[in-house]
Amino acid sequence: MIINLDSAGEGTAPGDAGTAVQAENLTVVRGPRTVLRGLDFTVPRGQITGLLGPSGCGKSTLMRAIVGTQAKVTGTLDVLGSPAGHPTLRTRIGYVTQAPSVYDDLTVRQNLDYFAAILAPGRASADRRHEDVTRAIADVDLTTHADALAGNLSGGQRSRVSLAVALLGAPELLVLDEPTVGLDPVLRRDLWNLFHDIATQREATLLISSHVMDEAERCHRLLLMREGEILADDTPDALRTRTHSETVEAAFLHLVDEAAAAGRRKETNR
Ligand SMILES: Nc1ncnc2c1ncn2[C@@H]1O[C@H](COP(=O)(O)OP(=O)(O)OP(=O)(O)O)[C@@H](O)[C@H]1O
Repeated sequence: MIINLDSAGEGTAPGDAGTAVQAENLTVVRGPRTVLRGLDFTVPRGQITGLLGPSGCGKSTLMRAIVGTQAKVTGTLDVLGSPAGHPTLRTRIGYVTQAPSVYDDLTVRQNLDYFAAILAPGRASADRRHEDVTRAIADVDLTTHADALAGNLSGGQRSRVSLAVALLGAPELLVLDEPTVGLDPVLRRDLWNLFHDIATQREATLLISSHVMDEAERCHRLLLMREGEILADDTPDALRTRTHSETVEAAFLHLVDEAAAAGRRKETNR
């Protein structure tokens, strides 16, 4: 079930300049389970959309479908105007998984150099690669650790190396799976400031998952998920207003109760 709480998004057809991701009846089966059930939603371009919901509700599965690494996806899923998984999307999307994907026996800079060489190979691109790597390391505030072995970094620092790798190609769409897990409050704040800079200065779209509801307040829009369904697709303000709640967390709980009550009514009327 999807509850569209306002008219935002009206007039944005698939492939419009205003839409980064458009899903219709998106369903994903993993093993014996239907993990995502007929989702309809859009992710607008140039904004931060938060994907929030309890552990196991399907956030990572949805992100994997969007970046094209998930099997058994049915329905329609358009990403930056192409079907999800289309080869031309590879360099246009940055994806950071929950497990940092870095080489422990390389330094931070060597990790970045390696991935930069895949994105822009050849001697002719050497200067650009050097600039991109230096910028990405600075973006995630690891300049003073550039020559440290990744294996000697803390968990949060390793996550930031992964994020720096995703920032290398200046992607149009950044998909970040719980990027702030395990980070201290100062680092979390700095990263959210960086996410906002990326959205405003580079006009990139960010889809960021979290199960920490206070991070919802930092997003332009929210997709609230529960048990493979989207409970709401709206702005934090509109969600609070519509549910007469002070926080997004209270709004989420209100919507969960509302959906449970609707489910019970459906059962009774059968
Ligand atoms: N390989 C798999 N085979 C079968 N079911 C799976 C598989 N991987 C995940 N699932 C199930 O799919 C559901 C959604 O998992 P997913 O990882 O997308 O949730 P999530 O919301 O990202 O959770 P978390 O916040 O804990 O990372 C879960 O109930 C999980 O048990």
